Amino acid sequence: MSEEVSVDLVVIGLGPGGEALATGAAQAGLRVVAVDKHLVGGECPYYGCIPTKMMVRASDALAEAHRVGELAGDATVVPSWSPVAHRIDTEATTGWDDQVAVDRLVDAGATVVHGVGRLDGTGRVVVEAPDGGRTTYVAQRGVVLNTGTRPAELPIDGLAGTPYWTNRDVVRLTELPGSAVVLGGGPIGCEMAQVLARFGVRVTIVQHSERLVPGDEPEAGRLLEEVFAAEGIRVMTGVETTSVSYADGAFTLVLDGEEGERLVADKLLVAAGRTPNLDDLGLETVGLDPTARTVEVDERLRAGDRLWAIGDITGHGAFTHVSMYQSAVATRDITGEEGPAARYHAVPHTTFTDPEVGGVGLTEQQARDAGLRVRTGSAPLEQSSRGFTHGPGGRGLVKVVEDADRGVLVGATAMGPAGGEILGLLALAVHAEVPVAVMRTMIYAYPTFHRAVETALGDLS
Ligand SMILES: Cc1cc2nc3c(=O)[nH]c(=O)nc-3n(C[C@H](O)[C@H](O)[C@H](O)COP(=O)(O)OP(=O)(O)OC[C@H]3O[C@@H](n4cnc5c(N)ncnc54)[C@H](O)[C@@H]3O)c2cc1C
Ligand SMILES: NC(=O)c1ccc[n+]([C@@H]2O[C@H](COP(=O)([O-])OP(=O)(O)OC[C@H]3O[C@@H](n4cnc5c(N)ncnc54)[C@H](O)[C@@H]3O)[C@@H](O)[C@H]2O)c1
Repeated sequence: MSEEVSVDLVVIGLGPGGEALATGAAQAGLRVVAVDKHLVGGECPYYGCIPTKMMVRASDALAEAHRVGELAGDATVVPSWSPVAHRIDTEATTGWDDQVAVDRLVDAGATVVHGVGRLDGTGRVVVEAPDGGRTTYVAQRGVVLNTGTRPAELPIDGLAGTPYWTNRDVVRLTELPGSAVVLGGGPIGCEMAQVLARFGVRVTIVQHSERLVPGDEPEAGRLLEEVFAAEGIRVMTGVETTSVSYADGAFTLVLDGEEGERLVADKLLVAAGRTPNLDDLGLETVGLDPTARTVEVDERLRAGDRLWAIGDITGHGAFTHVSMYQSAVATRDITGEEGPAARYHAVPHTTFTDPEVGGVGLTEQQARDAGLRVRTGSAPLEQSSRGFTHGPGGRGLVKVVEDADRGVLVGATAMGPAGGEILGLLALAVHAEVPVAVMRTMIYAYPTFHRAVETALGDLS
């Protein structure tokens, strides 16, 4: 028998959204128990966005220094990983310690419990502490799930027995290998491949589908592949990995069948998708399917009786900003505050390669699949006044996707040195459904990258 404690709200999993929700609910006066089996804050601050963007910042600095030769004389650059590892350890993760985050939550009035949380029927959560002790929380207001994802384990022959890296390992590196294979050409694979390559690692990306960043427009994936090739990254697309082995400090990958090419490298980073943390959550005790890839939620993030779910597990975009956005909507629902329901027609994202790949809303194909009458327009970034003066490192594109019947953008891509920043203007247009006719009357500052938006709008056909 475990001890039973009556509270108002239990939050299982403290990713960015769960942490914010627990904070807000506690500040609103609810008795909140915030549960995480690892670090308060989740994947983003310790193993995801923040440490990887510190790596990206450093590798971009190296690339920019290498452009001095073409633009401004000579610069001698000697890359060193130590400052990157030091920044991640001391500034980003405080040695992978969550005490500051725990203190913030406690100051807000929440009770923080480190342990594994599992549903045990409606409004009931059993938390198993690291020492095996169990406490049952009976939540009068309800339970919020924010358990996130973990790296997908690929069913490739031999892989499981090898010491391959995931994102959790790559952010902890203190020294770099001579060579690496990156399995997966999505956001994680592309960001990390370019970082490693710019620090001198010989990198091969093995991508299962036909393009890099396949969630984005095909033009973006193709341009990224060209840029990577020019930087010396070998990009293999449409490739099946048949088996993986590890011996004498080296990985061997057999590709496309036993007769296929063999790749040998010092390290292997597997970045080929994520598995939702839903399988060990007691979902079956509240009538939900623990084998599902997502928890279905309504526009208030309700997943059942006195149950809410937010973040990656809802399937509305595995991004920190989605987790935070949903957190605000769910917090209002829980505390009885009025406010707009969740909408996902303008979810933005940026992959922080150089050039950055920013996207919002629907791709052209998604818009066509949705049955819209679609018009598209695009412009190479080099055609913008800023792109022209920028010179080396200035490649990119803007593409806009219009619902021609309504005369509004339903999607857009902004790729370039500041693609994620250019995206801001396009995200607003998609979000607020600004008529294209109005966007065409706007004055675009000269000479900026975002003038390519005006060119792309002029190209709509
Ligand atoms: C390498 C990498 C780079 C990324 N870069 C970006 C980026 O640049 N921009 C961006 O927007 N997004 C990025 N993401 C995605 C981003 O990290 C996630 O979308 C974000 O963390 C939101 O996730 P979440 O709120 O669903 O939960 P998560 O952050 O995944 O946190 C879930 C928490 O739940 C806990 N948990 C799980 N099960 C239980 C249980 N049963 N009991 C108790 N606790 C449990 C876990 O320990 C974890 O702390 C990146 C991800 C990775 C891996
Ligand atoms: N900058 C950002 O916002 C950012 C950065 C990193 C991650 N993220 C988030 O984290 C999520 C997870 O990232 P991810 O890159 O791991 O996942 P992903 O699912 O987006 O991409 C994984 C890629 O691996 C490929 N793949 C699958 N199986 C493979 C195999 N056997 N061999 C080779 N390739 C294979 C897929 O084709 C896919 O393109 C992203 O979808 C994104 O939402 C965001």
